[in-house]
Amino acid sequence: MAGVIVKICGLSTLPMLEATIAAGADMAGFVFFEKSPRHITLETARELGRVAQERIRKVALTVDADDSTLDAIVAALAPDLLQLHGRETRERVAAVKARFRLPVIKAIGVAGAADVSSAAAFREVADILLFDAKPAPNAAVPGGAGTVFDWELMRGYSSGDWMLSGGLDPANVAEALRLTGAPAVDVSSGVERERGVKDEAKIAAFVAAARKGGAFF
Ligand SMILES: O=C(O)c1ccccc1N[C@@H]1O[C@H](COP(=O)(O)O)[C@@H](O)[C@H]1O
Repeated sequence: MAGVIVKICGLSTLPMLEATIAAGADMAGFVFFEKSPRHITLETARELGRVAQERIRKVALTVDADDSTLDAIVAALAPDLLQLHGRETRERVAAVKARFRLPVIKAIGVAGAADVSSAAAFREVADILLFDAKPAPNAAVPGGAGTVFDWELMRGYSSGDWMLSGGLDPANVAEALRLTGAPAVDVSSGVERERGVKDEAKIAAFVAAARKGGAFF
């Protein structure tokens, strides 16, 4: 029985990264999107990337980034995976995967059952689908808002590798896992003490709760 995979996203300092590794998380997410309070520079990415190397899987999160931006991010962080969290098309996801030869996580915004069904279009081009609450059409930042969507929509979903995200926290992650059977979870806001600032105790509590909740599967 494999355990649930846990990703902590939006790490921007060394203490946040060390707390994530110490808690036993599987993936560390780094945000490259200037409008996000969790955005990191290439210089910070180089530093955190060196520390994380071989200790935790590094995920570079971008939003509709072009090739030259991705080139610079990949060179700085040396990520193990790329997370595309914008309006990237199926063709764009395929092109990114071909260019960088890295596993790709494609975020799918969910507001209703049709969004879950339409994710099938990305199944052949993305390695992992990440289901998150759908952002408002005019949202400045299309994620990391701590918004939960209706987990019932994901009950019994078993079409390939996927992650659940959106408003998860140490108090609700076990229930989310029980209800959806998700093989992996991703969190940002729910392990912060203020927007953009991670809390070590919350990170540890989240990983522990996810491991316990995921033990049912
Ligand atoms: O974390 C961010 O700032 C962010 C910015 C732009 C796109 C996505 C972002 N985060 C991702 O959003 C989801 C949900 O986060 P939360 O737990 O509800 O705060 C998660 O997958 C983050 O990786």
